[in-house]
Amino acid sequence: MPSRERNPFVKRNQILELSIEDYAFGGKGIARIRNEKGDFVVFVPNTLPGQLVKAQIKTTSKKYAEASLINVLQPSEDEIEVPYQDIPGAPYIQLPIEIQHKYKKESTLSLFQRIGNVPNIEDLFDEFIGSPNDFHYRNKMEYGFSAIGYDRINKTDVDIFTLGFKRRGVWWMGDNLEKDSGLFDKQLEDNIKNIRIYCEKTGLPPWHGPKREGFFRYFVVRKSFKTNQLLFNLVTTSSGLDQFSMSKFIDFLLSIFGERMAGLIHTINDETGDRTIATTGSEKLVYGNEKIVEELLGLQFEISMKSFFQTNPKAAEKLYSKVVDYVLEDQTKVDNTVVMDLFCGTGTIGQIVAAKSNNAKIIGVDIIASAIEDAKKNAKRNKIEGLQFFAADVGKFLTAHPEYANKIKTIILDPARAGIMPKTLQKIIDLNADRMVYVSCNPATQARDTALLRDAGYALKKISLVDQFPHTAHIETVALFEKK
Ligand SMILES: C[S@@+](CC[C@H](N)C(=O)[O-])C[C@H]1O[C@@H](n2cnc3c(N)ncnc32)[C@H](O)[C@@H]1O
Repeated sequence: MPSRERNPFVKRNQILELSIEDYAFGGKGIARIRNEKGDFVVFVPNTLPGQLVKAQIKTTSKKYAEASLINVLQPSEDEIEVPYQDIPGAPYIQLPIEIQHKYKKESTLSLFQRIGNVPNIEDLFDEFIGSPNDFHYRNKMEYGFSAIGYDRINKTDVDIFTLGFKRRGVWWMGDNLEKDSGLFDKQLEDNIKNIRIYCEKTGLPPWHGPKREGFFRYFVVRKSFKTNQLLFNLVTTSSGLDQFSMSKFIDFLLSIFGERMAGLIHTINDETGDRTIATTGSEKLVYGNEKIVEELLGLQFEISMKSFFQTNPKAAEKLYSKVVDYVLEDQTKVDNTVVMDLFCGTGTIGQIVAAKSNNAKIIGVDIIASAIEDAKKNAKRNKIEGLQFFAADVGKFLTAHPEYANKIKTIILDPARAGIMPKTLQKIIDLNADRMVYVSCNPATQARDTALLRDAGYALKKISLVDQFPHTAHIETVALFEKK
């Protein structure tokens, strides 16, 4: 966190016009203020090189400041028109995908140079893998109802019935989705407007954040790319439920989506906190099936509304293929040995490795019990043998099982955004495996761990980048480490 130390360039809350010159990891534009006192950097999230923007300084330090974007005064020459509604979830959609890839690659590799202390990272770089679909790639979306909307013309809030996404940084204000955002299912998003009109006509109110009251709260949709089906979850409060006809709502959804509609879950969520999680509450299946089936690299996975599943399944196939390539690169280190899949989620990676190797024993560990249950069911469904799954914290699991030390040749790691706790990483190092294949959705924590691994004798051999989320700042990495 930047301190509040003074600098001779900007003050907190100051509003400035800034030219964005570069792109920093994580989606921040870099502007520079130059005067007789020198150069000063200002980071402005969600901006692009070439834009002229109006921004407000939020925090300052001696060396740099962080600002928030007020509006774009002049677009970048790189920007193109797209036929989609702009939403906070896709800040770079106007930038051609090749330029997005270039920014992601350069900013990620520079992290490994700076934080990971890997000066020759360019030599170790293997491949940049784009998403097979640049648009309509997501398999899940959460839309919120709100009684307060945004008037895009007058740039102010208004009391209207809305269904769409929250305005960036304004938790209580919704912004109507009038058409396809380009990220999720086109037919679904082109109909969000009609779903909103239907709900408004019931006369029941949408959620009013500040007043903490209302009936309609969220509409969540999960899609299977394999079957093209949609699973819905309507989240409401119980207040006014007796005036809402669920059977008419089901008929309405069927009239639009027909056989594409796999099922409808109704969740009653009466929580009044500002930041309630959309789908908490009591759920009941009111139509069809509560699960959909997805396929990844020929294996089938049954997914419920809540279980974690890769959001871009087509890109996940590419990611998993790369992981499996690295794991199986030297097959002798996998066949007839134990492979650990740590932070395994629903066990997808371990199952794919098991399916492609001879007699390998895979041990999967994840802290979420329901994910481990899904992992076991999916392994059975796919008839894959040699897998064992444990619901446990990785660190505690390794302390409780010292028998694995020196018995494992390959470890697969896929931690959550926060990365691996240093104590847990030490326990993983103590397993003394020949190599590790480390997948990360947050290369900043992976770069930090790269330095720790190197000190423990593991050298980075190769790294690939996978663009799982086009039009956002996110990037996934797959890195191969080997014992020196
Ligand atoms: C990025 S996901 C891994 C997904 C999985 N490899 C897949 O492809 O489906 C990270 C996983 O780490 C798990 N996790 C987070 N902290 C953990 C911990 N301390 N011990 C074990 N698992 C943990 C989460 O439950 C989550 O499933």
